[in-house]
Amino acid sequence: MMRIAYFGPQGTFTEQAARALAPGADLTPYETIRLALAAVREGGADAACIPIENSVEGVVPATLDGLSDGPALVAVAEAVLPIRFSVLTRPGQAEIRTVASHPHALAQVREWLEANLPDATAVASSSTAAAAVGVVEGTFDAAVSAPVAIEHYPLEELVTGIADVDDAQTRFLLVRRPGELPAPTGADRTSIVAAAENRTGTLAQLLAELASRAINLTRLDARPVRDSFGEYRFFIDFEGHVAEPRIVDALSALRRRCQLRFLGSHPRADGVPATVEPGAGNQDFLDAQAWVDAVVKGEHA
Ligand SMILES: O=C(O)C(=O)C[C@]1(C(=O)O)C=C[C@@H](O)C=C1
Repeated sequence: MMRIAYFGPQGTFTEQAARALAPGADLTPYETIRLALAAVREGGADAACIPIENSVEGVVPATLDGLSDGPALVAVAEAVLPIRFSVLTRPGQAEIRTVASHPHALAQVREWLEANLPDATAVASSSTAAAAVGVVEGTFDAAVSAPVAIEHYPLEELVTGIADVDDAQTRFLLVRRPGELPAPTGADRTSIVAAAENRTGTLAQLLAELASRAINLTRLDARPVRDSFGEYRFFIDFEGHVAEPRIVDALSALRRRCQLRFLGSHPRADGVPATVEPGAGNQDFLDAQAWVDAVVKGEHA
């Protein structure tokens, strides 16, 4: 049975994503994203399920840093979940002075908290479910958690279904040690980390390699390299699969310009097919290569 490490404890959105991505798998919660990734790197788990980005609050920095440092891991699948929260308290709790959650979750209900619990202090916890555990233990008075958390902890729902932004969504990844890649589907996402030299125009040149091949970006984030102030790594997601000729061409061009780490090619959860412009499809790249090969062999002029 597949062993999955997930960002826990029990009752996180990430646990729901892990169940959706690997039905019937053996799931083990880890307190931090870093520890879940370490379990895969050290062989204690076959894969890890972690949040990567939220439509309201953006990327999850611990995931980006965890994927770019340490032995390579690659994403093989993704899931997107709608995100609405419950506020959980101990049964009979009258006064709410502290309300805890993962910083990403607090950021998604800031307006609701200001309007409905204006006197409560928001406190960051390691995850939405860790906040629920803290309420059970008496550390906090309320937790902003995934609605499923109520099934795991002896708490009461003050309110459910809250979100400052309707249709908020979080994307989760299933990551493994490098190995066989999922097959291309025509609706894939490829992720890389690019460490470019700090010179004028470097980022623009990297992006131009993708733009000139009509490859559509789906995300671009910068994170500091951490050991040198002012230096950044760029996390670039784009449409397509590394097994496609047009993506091979783009990646080899990028590789000539900078240090790259490949973070995987996998089907998109929304199934949206890659946009391919005239002259920039896989067959166009194959035809062009065949023409050049023929020229080299002296078959064409
Ligand atoms: O999985 C959880 O419940 C988490 O605590 C993580 C996380 C996140 O990091 O974005 C996941 C989804 C929600 O957007 C809020 C929190």
